[in-house]
Amino acid sequence: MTATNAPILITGASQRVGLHCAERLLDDGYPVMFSYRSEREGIQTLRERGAIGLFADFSSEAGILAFIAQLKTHTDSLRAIVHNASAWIAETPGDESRALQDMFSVHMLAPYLINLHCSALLQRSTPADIVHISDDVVRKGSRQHIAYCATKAGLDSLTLSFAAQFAPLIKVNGIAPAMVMFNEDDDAAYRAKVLAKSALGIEPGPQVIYQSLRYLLDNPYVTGTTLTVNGGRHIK
Ligand SMILES: NC(=O)C1=CN([C@@H]2O[C@H](COP(=O)(O)OP(=O)(O)OC[C@H]3O[C@@H](n4cnc5c(N)ncnc54)[C@H](OP(=O)(O)O)[C@@H]3O)[C@@H](O)[C@H]2O)C=CC1
Ligand SMILES: Nc1nc2c(c(=O)[nH]1)N=C([C@H](O)[C@@H](O)CO)CN2
Repeated sequence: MTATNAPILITGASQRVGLHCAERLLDDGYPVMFSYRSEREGIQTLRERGAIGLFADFSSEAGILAFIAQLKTHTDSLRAIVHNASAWIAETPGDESRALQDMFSVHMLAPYLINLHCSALLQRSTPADIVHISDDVVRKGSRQHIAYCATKAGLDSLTLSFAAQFAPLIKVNGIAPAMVMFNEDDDAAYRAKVLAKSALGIEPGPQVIYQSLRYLLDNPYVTGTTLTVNGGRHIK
């Protein structure tokens, strides 16, 4: 039996891109469940609109499995899972292995375990989708964010493998942005440097990720694909 009105789960939705996409999904009439780690204003905003917020710390296997168990007490079906949660950590001397372990856990272990343990919930919905939010930087590598880039590359690999494994009941795709939103502490010189990397040279904001998400959710003939959303960095 196909679940009608099954919720969409989006991870890391307490701020920025995740919060924007969660709000837009609510605007468009989808029931939303979301994960958060830090207490932020966005959590209350989503809860006031009827979304269900679940605490999650994806930095350990135990934390991931605890989230999955909590999720299953709230729903027995899912329309989609959007793996948005992410840590953008540069290498710091003496802390390299911790950075790699943390980003492996949030960028790879969490999507891997959640997808495996929650595929049955997705199979109760038609259509059903998994979307991994990756990063255009995987295309070239990154001198300043080696571990971040490597773990996002691993996420792109999960897109291909799960797309093959879960077809035809569940579509599995990725979105690979380049800079869409600066961080508050990004100074003018950094912003100018980053904007100069793309052909279009703009800070587009999170809506371009929502537009990409809707394309993947709405298109019945796309799986195993990662959408590049990078302002034309690759042609610059
Ligand atoms: N912003 C940009 O320009 C770009 C973004 N991307 C990708 O797009 C997605 C959204 O980006 P953006 O909104 O900037 O992301 P953020 O840096 O705002 O991170 C999103 C959320 O991930 C959560 N998170 C981080 N680590 C963990 C963890 N260990 N366990 C659970 N949750 C965790 C945080 O939760 P909390 O705050 O509750 O602690 C955070 O709010 C990310 O996957 C990012 O890598 C790719 C390229 C460019
Ligand atoms: N989890 C995050 N990942 C990324 C972020 C971010 O703020 N959080 N920001 C970027 C930058 O915009 C980068 O694309 C600038 O070149 C990349 N990933």
